[in-house]
Amino acid sequence: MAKEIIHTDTAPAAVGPYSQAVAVSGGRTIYLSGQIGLEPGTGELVSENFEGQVRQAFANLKAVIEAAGGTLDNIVKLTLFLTDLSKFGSANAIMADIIPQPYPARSTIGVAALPKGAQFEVEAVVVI
Ligand SMILES: C=C(N)C(=O)O
Repeated sequence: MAKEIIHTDTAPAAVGPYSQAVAVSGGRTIYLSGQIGLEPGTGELVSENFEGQVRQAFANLKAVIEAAGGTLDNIVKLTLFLTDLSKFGSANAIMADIIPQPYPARSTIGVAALPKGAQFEVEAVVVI
């Protein structure tokens, strides 16, 4: 199976031993690594604010999808990770503002902590 590594400088560099995304099936199916609210330029969290982190994480996700030749419409599955599930409603509202309908499949998971002290992480599977 041929794997194509997707990389863009418009999304943050990986903070560990992984690629921003890996495409298979001739580039049609793309598995995206989790994105947190890091600014691509600095590699630091954009804000301590939950909404700011969520919006930046989705912006990073979009940048990687576009680097792979897709759009937000091509997302088939999202996984959200929240360190505070009381922010579930807020995450839903922000996501609905960013992600076009019909919405992708999704799982949301409460976690004890995330890399870099982030409050939110999102990962995706995209099919073009
Ligand atoms: C931020 C990540 N995706 C990670 O550490 O795996």
